[in-house]
Amino acid sequence: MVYPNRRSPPDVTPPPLAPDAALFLDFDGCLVDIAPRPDAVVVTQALRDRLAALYRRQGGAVALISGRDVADLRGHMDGFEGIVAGSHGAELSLRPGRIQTLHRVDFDAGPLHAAAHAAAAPHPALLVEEKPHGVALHYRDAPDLRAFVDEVMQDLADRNPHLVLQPAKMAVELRPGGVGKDSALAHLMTLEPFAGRVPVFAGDDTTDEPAMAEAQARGGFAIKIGDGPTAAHHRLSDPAALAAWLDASLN
Ligand SMILES: O=P(O)(O)OC[C@H]1O[C@H](O[C@H]2O[C@H](CO)[C@@H](O)[C@H](O)[C@H]2O)[C@H](O)[C@@H](O)[C@@H]1O
Repeated sequence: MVYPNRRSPPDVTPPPLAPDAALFLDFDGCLVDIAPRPDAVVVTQALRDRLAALYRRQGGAVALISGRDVADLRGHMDGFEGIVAGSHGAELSLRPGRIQTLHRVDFDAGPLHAAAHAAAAPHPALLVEEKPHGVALHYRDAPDLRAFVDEVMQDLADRNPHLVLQPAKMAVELRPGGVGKDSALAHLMTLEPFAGRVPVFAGDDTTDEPAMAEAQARGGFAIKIGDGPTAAHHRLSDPAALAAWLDASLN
């Protein structure tokens, strides 16, 4: 199916999901509601069943593209058969149990994690999330510490010029340069069963915007979940609305 190249404002409900589309889904704030901590997200059986049904309907062309590292996301989504791109496009898992690196930065994340822990130590409300290809510093429990977190992460970025700052929801991350959710989507579109299909991407955060633009540049469409400026041509209010839209394609 060829989707019209819409220029309409992004409060327009997306068209039905075609069975021959390639479906790319963000995780936090998109498939699951934002939770107080990264490990507190709730993955329901209904979500697992929905993704399994979509995987069958789309001929396997369903992938998760997340800022989480692959091992963490596979842990939350055990049973999901599809491809997972993690760490903002720095990692790829074509099947459960297999993870490959997509970035070209040669570095040891251990000292980075140690430096983040040392910097955050005076403020127990801050949460350091260690990732194999970077680090996130969360301030959801201490919004007043945002400026402190910005300063700490900028300092770490200055000391690790191969990494780039990635703002997130109530967090600041460092990830390898040269990759992103857009490059992950573009790479997947070269692989079976995605190649030759029209991409559809749904996401909620600024980190998703490049992948939204990539999907639309390829003749597909993007869905912004929630409020905020976006390049997406369509918008749904929250993960529940996305679930309803996905379920409509299964009926
Ligand atoms: O690309 P995503 O799948 O949306 O992942 C983005 C980041 O999500 C996680 O952090 C966010 O969600 C947490 C759970 O709801 C929330 O507590 C936190 O404040 C948010 O920033 C995850 O921890 C990060 O690694 C992801 O990059």
